[in-house]
Order: sequence, then C-alpha cells, then structure tokens
Amino acid sequence: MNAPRLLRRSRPAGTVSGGAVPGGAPRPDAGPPPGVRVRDLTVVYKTPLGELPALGGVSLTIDPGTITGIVGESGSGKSTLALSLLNAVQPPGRIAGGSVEVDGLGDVLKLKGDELRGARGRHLGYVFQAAQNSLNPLKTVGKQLLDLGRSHGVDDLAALVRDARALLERMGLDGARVLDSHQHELSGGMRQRVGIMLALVLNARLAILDEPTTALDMITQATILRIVREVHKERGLTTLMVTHDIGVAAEVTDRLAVMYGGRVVEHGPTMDVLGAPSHPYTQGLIRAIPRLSGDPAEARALPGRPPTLGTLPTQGCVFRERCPLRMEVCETSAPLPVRREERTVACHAREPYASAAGRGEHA
Ligand SMILES: Nc1ncnc2c1ncn2[C@@H]1O[C@H](COP(=O)(O)OP(=O)(O)OP(=O)(O)O)[C@@H](O)[C@H]1O
Repeated sequence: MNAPRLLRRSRPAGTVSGGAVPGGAPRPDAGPPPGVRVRDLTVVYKTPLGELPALGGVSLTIDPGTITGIVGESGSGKSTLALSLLNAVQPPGRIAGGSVEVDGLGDVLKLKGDELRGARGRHLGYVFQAAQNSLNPLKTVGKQLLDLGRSHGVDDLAALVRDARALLERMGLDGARVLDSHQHELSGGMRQRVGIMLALVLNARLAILDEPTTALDMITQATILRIVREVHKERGLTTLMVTHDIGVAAEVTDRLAVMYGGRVVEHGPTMDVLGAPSHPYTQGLIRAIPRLSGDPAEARALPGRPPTLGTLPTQGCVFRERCPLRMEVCETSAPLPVRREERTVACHAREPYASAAGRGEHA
C-alpha cells in the first residue's frame, strides 16, 4: 500500500493522530479508561403489534478498566444494548428513554451528527456481530483504513497506517500484508483481528465487541480471546463483550451481566456470578452448560423458551413463566435490581438477599 507515503503532512493541533505507539499501546496522554453508566435505558422496536420494548429500563454500571460480559439467550437484548452504547439503534428500533453516560463524552444518547460520528471511532470502538464479513470486498484493508482515517479528520495518515500495522503485528499478523489484502484473502480469524484493529486504531478507550468469536474454530477463538484480553490490558481500555457463550465469558471477563427479556437480571464479578449464581435464570443457564467431565446428562436445558417481543409479559417478572421459584408477587410486580456488595440481582425470591442493602439500587 503506498497511499500514505503521499500523505505526509504535519498534524495541526486538535486533529487526531492514529494514537498508538508501536506495540499497540495508546498515546501516553490518552487518560484513564472510561466508566459507563447506563440508566433506565428503554429501546422499542416497531412491530405489527405496535412498539414493543427490547430493553425495558436497563441500568448497568461498567467500571473503568474492566471487561464486562453481557450474556443471555438469543433475543434477550444483548446486541440492542451494545448498539445503544454507540447510539446506533436503527429503525424500526428507537431509543425511547434513559441515558448512557460515558466518562469524557457525556450522555451518548444526546450526541448527534458529526459529534456522534466523531465519538464512534475516537472514543467508542466497536466490532459488530459477523465482523468477519463486514469489510468492503472491493477495497483493501489499507484503503478502508485510510477511509476511516479521513472520515475522522485524521491528518497524519502515515502515522495511522503505522499504528494499524503495529496493532496487527501485536495480534500476530503480518501488518503490511494484511493492509494490502482484500477481505477474501484473509481467514475468518484474520478478518476478526482486522475488525479489532479498526475498532481501536483511532485510540478508542471504550471497546464494544459483539460476539467477537462467533463462527470461528476453537483454536482461533482462543487466540482472539487472548488477544482481546492482552490488548485490553496494554491499551488501558474499558471493554464490553457480548456473547451467548458462558465459557467465553468465563475466560475473558472480569464482570458479568446476565440479560433476560430485555432486562439485566444479575450482575457482578464473573467468578462470583458463575460460582454462586443467585438469579434462577443464571442458575438455569449454568446448569444447561454441558460438562466435559462428569455425567453429561447432568446438563439440563432450561425448560421453556425465551420470550419474543410479542410474548414478553407486560407486567410482573419477565422470567416467571420459566421460573422454579415463581411466587404470586411475580405476576404483577417487576422485581427491581437490588445491590449487595458487588452483586446486583433482580428477583423477588432473592429479596431477603437484599435485606442489608437499599432496594432499587442500580446495577
Ligand atoms: N430490527 C428489529 N425489528 C424488530 N425486532 C427486533 C429487531 N432487532 C431486534 N429485535 C428484537 O429485539 C429483541 C432483542 O434483540 P437483540 O438482537 O438485541 O437480542 P440478542 O440477545 O442480541 O440476540 P442474539 O444473541 O440472537 O443476537 C428480540 O426479541 C429481537 O427479536
């Protein structure tokens, strides 16, 4: 790729340089990793039955410098939450209420136009589901990198290319070769690493990864997860990772948020949540994981099916149809998230759990 050689200009103050120094570390002046506070986030989709909530008042605090996993069955709202963090929910969806405060950015939901486009990339790096297939097949990776740089007002494109190469090399790839390649010349795992590079090369400090290892073989998956963890640490990121795979979450994340029916039902340190799940849904999810050792018949699928937007109860607890602990109050009243120490659980049956803590405290 030779375009950057033609583009060596000095960088006026206030424009973005590629940001990374060789080895993939962020600029020394990049500041601490951002914290994120999602409050009462409601997202609706227009359906033949009217507008129905895919997120029903989600509150979640993501501590700076952590890797938080979002887990839950298909349709629980994981991707909708990830998109909301970028203020990127598209019609027929709409953010109907709430806020997403990111340190250094303010409420992302209030950003519009150029401000929002600038924030995506510079502050918020993202790798969407099926990123392996989201590169433009007609352009080399390097050309797409330059497009990204130009669209974000990067003046020193040569530095951007250097940073991209350093990041790719950091992830075990031949940077120059990858930048010269088209999508079809790269394997799924290579494309996924390209996706991570494009998410981080503008020096974003909040990384949002939606199913970053789906459709990859086990070995490549393990490599990508290791890279995510290492790059997260080296660059001082705050990372949110959506996955339906509890094994992946266990391996990579520090904290885990479990979603069901558009709500966060449990949130806490990953090892605590997996080691001693409190919400009956989390317990069911963990029981449903087949074990490599012991009796495989012990893995019991969660009975019933997750709700769709059309079958989601409009009042009471969204999990009650499948819940072994169902009580009368669950029919009429939605349980509020209750925090005790590091753990937050939204379940009427676990409310004694909350006796020492304030009811309704946010996750
Ligand atoms: N464009 C859309 N139009 C209508 N409904 C939608 C749309 N996108 C998502 N939904 C619905 O919103 C709910 C949440 O979907 P979302 O994709 O956020 O869940 P998810 O947990 O990420 O699922 P998956 O693991 O399958 O990606 C689901 O009931 C889904 O059917």
